[in-house]
Amino acid sequence: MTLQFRCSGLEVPENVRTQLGDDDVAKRLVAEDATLWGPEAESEASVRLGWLDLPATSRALVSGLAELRAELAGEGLDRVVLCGMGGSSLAPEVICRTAGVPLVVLDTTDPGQVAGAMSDLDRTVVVVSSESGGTIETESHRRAFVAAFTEVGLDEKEVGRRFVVVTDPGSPLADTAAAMGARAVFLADPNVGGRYSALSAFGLVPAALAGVDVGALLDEAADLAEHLTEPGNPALELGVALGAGFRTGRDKVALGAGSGPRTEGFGDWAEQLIAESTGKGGRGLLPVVLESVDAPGSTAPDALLAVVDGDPVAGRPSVGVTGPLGAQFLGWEFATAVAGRVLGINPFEQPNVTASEENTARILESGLPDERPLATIGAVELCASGGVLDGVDLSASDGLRLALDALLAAVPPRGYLAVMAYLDRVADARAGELRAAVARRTEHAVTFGWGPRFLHSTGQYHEGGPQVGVFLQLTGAVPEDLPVPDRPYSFGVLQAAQAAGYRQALADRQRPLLHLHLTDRSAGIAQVLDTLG
Ligand SMILES: O=P(O)(O)OC[C@H]1O[C@](O)(CO)[C@@H](O)[C@@H]1O
Repeated sequence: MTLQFRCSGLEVPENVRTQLGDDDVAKRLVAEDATLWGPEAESEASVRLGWLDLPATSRALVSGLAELRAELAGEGLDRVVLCGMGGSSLAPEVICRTAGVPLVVLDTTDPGQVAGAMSDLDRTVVVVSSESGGTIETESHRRAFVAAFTEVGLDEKEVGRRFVVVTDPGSPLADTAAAMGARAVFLADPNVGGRYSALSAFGLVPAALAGVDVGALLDEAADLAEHLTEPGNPALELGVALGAGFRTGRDKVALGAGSGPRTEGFGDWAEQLIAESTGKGGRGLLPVVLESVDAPGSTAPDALLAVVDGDPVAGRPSVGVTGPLGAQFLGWEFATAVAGRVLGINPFEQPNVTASEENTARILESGLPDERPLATIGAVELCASGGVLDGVDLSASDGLRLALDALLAAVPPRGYLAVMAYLDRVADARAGELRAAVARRTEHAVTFGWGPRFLHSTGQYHEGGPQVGVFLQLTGAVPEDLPVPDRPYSFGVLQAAQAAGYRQALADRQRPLLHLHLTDRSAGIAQVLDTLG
């Protein structure tokens, strides 16, 4: 079998097996039994289990994609930019990184990062991927690329030929694609939700156009699919382990890459799958993407360590999942659906993601809030809500350290701290070091996400999961803004409105938040890292 699962030091309570019908769940899931998650989930589950068929049904895409890639290459279009959020870009990014194939992924509203993706237009084809066809980030990217191609002298027809669209049938994006004369439109299976779409057109189209052998990926998944009804199969056992972790107080899943290494960046994909699927109704599994298997946070008492492409760590409650990427995708999807049954949630809905989106829309309508910083220290302006800085002397010479200490002190037992950086993940990449720097200072779980990308990943967990999170938000000065064509806002304003909308959503739930605005990005990041020591 292509996927291997090993477990160490984790006790599986008897009632977890009983709840899964002594493994009967595997057969029922393969048979796409929509009643597995209870009566309330049934109607949604009945239109969300198509991912189980993808290793076979997606096969029909492979030859056409190879032809399309050859056609593009014949016209000198060999640079692929993918515009898409969450499930519409995370899988292709992992697929391409694992295969060592270049793909530019645009899942941000940061003006600098968006502008950076608009280089080499003479050899660029843009894949616009959105299941709903209504995601504001993706539509803004599409508009910006239409304007950029037009500006370099392409006529309307030539501009359309630079776009490939992946969307659900009947979405507004399907209409737009037709109207703009997109070179190709792939209508995906609507019975597959975003985070389960790795092996659908959403995962395969950008990866194949960038040069990955996606047929091999489907073979790897198909090989596992044959075994999914077997008792003790690796995907089932991974689901049992995730459920057992939850039941035994390990409701954080610390994801680290083993020494395999057969996949690259898999944790970011699994993060969305686990967080958005399970974080609801006041419970959930919080994925914590680690920099390495022994990074700070890997030994947390409330975490199950999950080693991707490696063995579990002896003496620690941990699992190891090894196998090729196609099998990893299907295996983790299966496991998450199984764990959803143990948790008693509907793994196919994302009921809370709209709150901050609505706030963003309101702010775009009414204008950005006029927030005065409580203090400015070096390149960092400090704001807070949820009582974080009450009684903290920000005029002290070490005011920033005191503020960060106060935030760390606000994490409740079994809680977590989420770092959310609304910055450029290319130019401000150093901000990614903040997770480990914060995690070294606390025994609690610390996550890191780029905004607004995390809104389509851990955002659901933050809002719908247990209310034990505290939040560190970073925003940065925008030296050069970029308009969103035919919209009354720019990328910079959209990014600021998204950050403000999220602050509002957290304040509405009285969650502690420290907001650091960096007046100079690189100096500010360095200052915060220095302060954390
Ligand atoms: O593919 P779409 O509809 O643009 O959505 C992107 C992402 O946004 C969400 O719908 C909500 O965060 C995700 O589930 C999804 O992967």
